[in-house]
Amino acid sequence: MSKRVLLEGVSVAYGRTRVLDPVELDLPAGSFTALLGPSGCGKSTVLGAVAGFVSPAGGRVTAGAGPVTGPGPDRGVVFQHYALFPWRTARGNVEFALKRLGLPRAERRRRALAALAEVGLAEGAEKYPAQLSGGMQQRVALARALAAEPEVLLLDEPFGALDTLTRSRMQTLLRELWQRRGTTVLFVTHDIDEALALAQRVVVLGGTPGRVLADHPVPDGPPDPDLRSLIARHLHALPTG
Ligand SMILES: Nc1ncnc2c1ncn2[C@@H]1O[C@H](COP(=O)(O)OP(=O)(O)OP(=O)(O)O)[C@@H](O)[C@H]1O
Repeated sequence: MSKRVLLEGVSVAYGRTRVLDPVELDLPAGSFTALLGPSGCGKSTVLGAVAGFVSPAGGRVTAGAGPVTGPGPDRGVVFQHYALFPWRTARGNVEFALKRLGLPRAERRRRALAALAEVGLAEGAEKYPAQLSGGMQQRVALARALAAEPEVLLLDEPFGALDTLTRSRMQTLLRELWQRRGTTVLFVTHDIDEALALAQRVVVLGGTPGRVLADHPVPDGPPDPDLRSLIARHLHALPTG
């Protein structure tokens, strides 16, 4: 299940400050794109525009056949900070997120348990967030997004707070989920190696206001040091070539 996402001339201002110059971005259905850039360049703003949290000052965002006018269950979002309810169990947190879909209780439970199993957390379903490690809490947040069966998955530095080993395990899990589900993925990060390890394509955002500086496909196979240094040059806004 996946949808094409299209940003056409999308610009964003907070008050009178323009933070994003018009962005053109076409994310084909089922693609995995990393949005890479330094802090403050507008990555979360782009993701927020696709999620429907941020209203563009100009241009338009389309997901599938329809314009994005606000958040919707077709687009799941995962943030760096998991924002789990501490008084609900892992299963309770996922079930709660499904309430807005109007699903019957038994179906919410079935989907929650299936999503927790999918992220490797079947055993932790009845635990509370305080009883779970950071990696496990992020798995719950991922399960919460997946349980709604979104066609687009939007991740904003989801593994930024995790230690190196946990982070690498979560990256592997995310790749597997994407390969299995075929969901369109937009992954925000400021880590070039994370972008290259995960995505089929790396879009570099930079400048003030932010704009797209580069857009590179990432070939399958072992890491390509030339591609890495090319993207690094864009990232640090040095002249290329
Ligand atoms: N709600 C807001 N009101 C005013 N300015 C904002 C708001 N949200 C973000 N900004 C500003 O917009 C710019 C882009 O922010 P954004 O969070 O999109 O960048 P980012 O690349 O995701 O940064 P980071 O990697 O630090 O999260 C920044 O200068 C930020 O200070």
